[in-house]
Formats: sequence, C-alpha cells, structure tokens
Amino acid sequence: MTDDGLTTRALTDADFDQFRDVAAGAFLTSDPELWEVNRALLEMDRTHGVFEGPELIGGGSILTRDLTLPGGVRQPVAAVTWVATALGHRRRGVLSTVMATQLTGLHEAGAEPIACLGASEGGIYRRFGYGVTTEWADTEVPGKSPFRPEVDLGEDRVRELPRDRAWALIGDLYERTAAETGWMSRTPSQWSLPLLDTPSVRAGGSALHFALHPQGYAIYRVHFGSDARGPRYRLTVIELVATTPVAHAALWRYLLDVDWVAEVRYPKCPVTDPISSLLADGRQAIRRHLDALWLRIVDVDRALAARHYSAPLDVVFEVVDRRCPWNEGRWRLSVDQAGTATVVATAEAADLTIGAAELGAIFLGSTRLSTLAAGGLVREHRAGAIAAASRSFLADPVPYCTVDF
Ligand SMILES: CC(=O)SCCNC(=O)CCNC(=O)[C@H](O)C(C)(C)COP(=O)(O)OP(=O)(O)OC[C@H]1O[C@@H](n2cnc3c(N)ncnc32)[C@H](O)[C@@H]1OP(=O)(O)O
Repeated sequence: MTDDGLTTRALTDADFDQFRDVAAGAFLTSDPELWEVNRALLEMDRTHGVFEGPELIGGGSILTRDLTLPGGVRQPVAAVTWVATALGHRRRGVLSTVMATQLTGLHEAGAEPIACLGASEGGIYRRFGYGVTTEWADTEVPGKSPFRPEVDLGEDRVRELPRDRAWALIGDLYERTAAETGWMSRTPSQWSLPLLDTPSVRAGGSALHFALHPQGYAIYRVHFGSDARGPRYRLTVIELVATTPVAHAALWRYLLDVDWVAEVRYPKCPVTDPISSLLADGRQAIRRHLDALWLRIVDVDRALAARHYSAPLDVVFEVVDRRCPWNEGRWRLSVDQAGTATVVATAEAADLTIGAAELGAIFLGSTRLSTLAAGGLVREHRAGAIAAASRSFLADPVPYCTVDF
C-alpha cells in the first residue's frame, strides 16, 4: 500500500471491463473493435491495476513477445503496453507504482531480462530506465518521383490483393524478415492489432490496401484530397517488408506510381531504407527521425550476455540504476573473438559509468554509446573505453522495429 492508501494487484479476466474503461479514458479512445482485439490479446495475469479502495484508477500490461537481438537470437521480452492513469488521479504516483511492480516482478520471477515499449510521449520513460533503442525515419516522397534508370525492378509484378488473400501470404514474409535485429515476433492473434482497420484508425482515410510481390508486401491506406489542379491524395505506408532489394525497389515504385497520389509518406520507415539512393534526385525524400522502441534492461547480467557483439571487448561498467537496485554496481563485460559475451559482477575499478536508460538505449546496437557520451550521458574513466565499447555494441544493419503493441 502506498502512503496515500493505494493498493496494487495483478488483474484477472473479471477485471477486464474496468481496466478497459480506465485505459480507454486515459488514451481518449473507446473504439469497441480495438477493445475486442485487446480482450483477446491482453494477458490479464500480467496486467497490474492500482486501486483506491475498490476503484481501479490506473494500471499497465505486459505482453509476452520475442525480440530479435544482434546475432539473430530470439529473446523473450516483456512488451509493456496500455499504461494508463485515470483522469482525476494523475501525478499521484500511479505510473511509478506500475513501473516498480512490473520491474520488481520480472526480476524476482527470473522472467524476461528486458522490457520494452513504444512511448506516447518522449518525456515519460527515461526516469524509469528506458532508453530509445531504435528509431524510425518518417519519410515523405512526392508521387511519381523517378528512380535512377539503373534501378533493378525485376520481372515480378506487384499485385493488389484483397485482405483475406493477402493475409495468407504476408505472415511468412514477415516471419523471414523478423530474423533481423529489432523485429518482434507476431503470433496470428498479434497480427490483429497492426491490421486493425476501424473508422477511428482510418482517421478519414481508405481501408487498408495490400500490395503483394513474391518477395515482399506493402500495406497502405489513402487519404483523399484535391485542389484546382485535380486530385491530390496522400498515400500512407503502414508497413513495407521486402526480403530482397529488387522487391523493395519494386514495392516503392508501385506505391509512388499510384495515380492521383501527390505524396507518399512512410512514418515508420527504417532509418536504413535506401529510398534516397533509388531516387534520381535523393533530396526528394525528406526524412525526420522519430523514437521507436524504448528498451529497459531488467537484469544487467542476463541481458548483456544474451546478445552478440561486433568486436572483442573487455570493459567494466559502473551501472547507476536507482529503480532496479539489483543492477547497481560494477559489471565486467568480456566479449570474445566470436562476439559471445560473459558478464560478471566485479569489484575492479570502472572504465565507464552509465545509467540504466543509456544502457537500454545502446543495447540493440542502433544508438551509439559515443553519441550518448558526447551528450554528457556517459562518463569515461579509462581513455578509449567508450570508443571500444561503442564499436562492440554497434549492429549492422541498423536494427529496426515496427513496435505494434
Ligand atoms: C507504453 C505505454 O503504454 S505509453 C502510454 C502512456 N499512457 C498515456 O500516455 C495515457 C495518458 N496519460 C496517462 O495515463 C498518465 O498521464 C501517465 C500514465 C503518462 C502518467 O501517470 P501518472 O500516474 O500521472 O504518473 P506518476 O504520478 O506516477 O508520475 C511519475 C513521474 O512521471 C512524471 N510524468 C508523468 N506523466 C508525464 C508526462 N506526460 N510527461 C513527462 N513526465 C511525466 C511525473 O511528473 C513524475 O515525475 P517525478 O517522478 O519526477 O515526480
């Protein structure tokens, strides 16, 4: 019980309606289909509620997902979602209680050593030890923009398929791509969220379209509009998956050539998507970086040993982690020639000092340790330690996550 009388417990199926009402109120979204999808997806025994007397006033949920780590390891992670505090009960520590309950529970159960989430606002989660571990490059390209003449589009045609026929093909293509670092597993029921297509999700746009290539697919919708020159539609790419460069180029070409479309926008575009290199004038692709997946190390030793590294390393980290005191202290990370790590607690002098959020940020190998150090977020005690660790943590290709939980 907290100082002002709040209690916390894991919820049951019987609590679902109450949890839905609190979350729907906090997220200002009462779309009934969204909540029917969530009724099937939420793991109620991993969903915690904070109560004032009998009244549920906030909570948060953990989904069981797998995340691909550098080296191709499929790692179970705690995917945190639907964190919500009822209006009228904000800033009383409900979120802090949920975060503490989740992290302590994961640690004490020896469950997933990593938690992750997509943040509604950028200012909330750093204090709880989450750092930005992947980004999107929100990309806009004018419709009909030409490619370089040498770009190979292959012989295969991109075909538009109805949802039920597309669905039979895209799962396998997604699964092949999910072997790359940063991708999340999706069970058949977990597909229901990214494919949700209700009026509130469409926000005035069309139903989802499915463009299929033998080695890839694009899911998109169109928002209608016009001016004195004629139709000026906006095409929004929801997801583009390609298992070969030719399929990738063919799908982009297809999307750019949809008639009446003035602009193609892909908000969740991978930062390494080579669209600028395909275009005859690369400057036509305007790109803006956005934070995507936030990651939190729950148990330093188990998490750091789970991934592979790009270069040998021998470094002692002093970890500062007020929220998870079991992580605090010095850890020696040793990486051999094969990129395999061992992690042990040590009393030796630290080579660098790092906070939990920064350790979470560099974990997948996208965010550079050297960049965080340049921003004053990591301290070096042995010359060269940051450069060496930064190299070793980097992953190539740059990790990407769709984050759809
Ligand atoms: C993974 C996800 O589910 S992301 C979605 C998160 N949920 C939402 O955005 C839904 C709408 N918002 C809400 O429900 C609430 O405002 C929440 C969940 C964001 C915050 O809940 P609260 O119970 O008010 O937070 P709580 O009182 O525990 O505050 C904890 C700390 O976070 C800070 N904080 C809370 N909300 C915010 C915010 N939106 N931006 C920045 N800081 C914040 C508080 O000031 C406090 O700081 P302190 O520890 O330095 O004192």
